[in-house]
Amino acid sequence: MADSAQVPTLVYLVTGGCGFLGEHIVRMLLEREPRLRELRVFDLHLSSWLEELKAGPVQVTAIQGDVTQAHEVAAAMSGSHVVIHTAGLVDVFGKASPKTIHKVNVQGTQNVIDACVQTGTQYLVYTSSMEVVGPNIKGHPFYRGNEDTPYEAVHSHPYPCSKALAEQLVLEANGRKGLRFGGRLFRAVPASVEHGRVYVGNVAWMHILVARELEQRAALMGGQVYFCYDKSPYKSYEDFNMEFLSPCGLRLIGAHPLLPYWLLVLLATLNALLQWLLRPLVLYTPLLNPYTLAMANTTFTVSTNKAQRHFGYKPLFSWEESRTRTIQWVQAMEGSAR
Ligand SMILES: NC(=O)C1=CN([C@@H]2O[C@H](COP(=O)(O)OP(=O)(O)OC[C@H]3O[C@@H](n4cnc5c(N)ncnc54)[C@H](O)[C@@H]3O)[C@@H](O)[C@H]2O)C=CC1
Ligand SMILES: C[C@@H](CO)CCC[C@@H](C)[C@H]1CC[C@H]2[C@@H]3[C@H](O)CC4=CC(=O)CC[C@]4(C)[C@H]3CC[C@]12C
Repeated sequence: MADSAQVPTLVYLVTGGCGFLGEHIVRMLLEREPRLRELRVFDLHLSSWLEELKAGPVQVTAIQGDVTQAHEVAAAMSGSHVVIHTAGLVDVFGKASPKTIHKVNVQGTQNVIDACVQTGTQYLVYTSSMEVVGPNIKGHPFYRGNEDTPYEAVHSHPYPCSKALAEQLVLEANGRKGLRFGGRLFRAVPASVEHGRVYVGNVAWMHILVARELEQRAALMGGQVYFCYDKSPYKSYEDFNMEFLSPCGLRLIGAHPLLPYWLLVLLATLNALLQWLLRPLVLYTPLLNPYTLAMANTTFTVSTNKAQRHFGYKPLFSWEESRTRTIQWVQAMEGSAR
């Protein structure tokens, strides 16, 4: 059994992947990162040499995009585990305006950071520059210094200013969570209890397709029941929720339920009793009641393609897109709850 360090499970995104440094990173990842499942190469200008890389075992996805466009960055980031952000304007010759340099190097980096937070990509590697340190505008030498050597970094040129600002954004974003939950949830349901979940966008899409095809295929579809499904992973109710809550800073404590099932049944029953006793005064509606506990603890998953066979249904949103959109929705809900 290959250890996890060797199993290709990771998705990397390299911005500026067609640049001088980016190409070296792309080629080296393919040669030296055994955990790589997919390598996304994001660049304003895609190079033809990318095509030769697609013949290998790792999925190489070329994405033409602009880091100054937040939605393009988020779309490329969706489902990535690691992003290496090298895209930038290297210009100390006045080819580009200070505004353009700032837009690409600073706003582009902010867009990458925001996309990480939105999509739950936890690891960002940023290519900074020695110019962030110096030489400063006073011409002070920096002789064989290190990261801790004191030096007055004072810049006026657009490029070093942009790299210094971008680096500061990245450093400040370290440890940032989508939400300020930062809380802990305690497992109550065994991880082995699979529960079927489907992204709401795919549920909506199936409804649209059924309504559209019903008239033409009434003989086949009339009176039929169709399970709704997509590529959402089979997980316990709580583990599935963590796909969206982990990127928002929540942690699920315990590999196994922390309380014995009989105690959960007792607590659920007490909740039901309390609800009954309090009903004349207040509506008490706890998450945990006998019904919800039973549902959460009963494996219920489907595997079917009847909807595809009968009316050509295919999920509109991939798992990665569904997950990203749900994380964004959770974050928006948290923002409106403040
Ligand atoms: N070349 C050098 O000596 C040094 C470079 N760096 C940094 O390394 C990184 C990469 O630099 P190089 O590979 O040398 O430059 P490069 O110009 O060869 O590569 C930059 C890549 O970014 C892409 N890019 C530019 N604007 C973009 C945008 N708006 N959206 C998406 N992609 C965009 C370009 O198409 C190019 O492929 C930059 O962040 C630079 O600041 C740091 C220190 C030294
Ligand atoms: C015991 C708790 C410890 O974390 C977990 C409680 C989870 C419950 C609130 C949910 C477990 C199963 C859910 C239901 C299931 O997904 C099927 C459903 C289908 C529907 O048509 C409506 C929603 C629901 C009943 C759903 C509701 C929430 C759960 C009971």
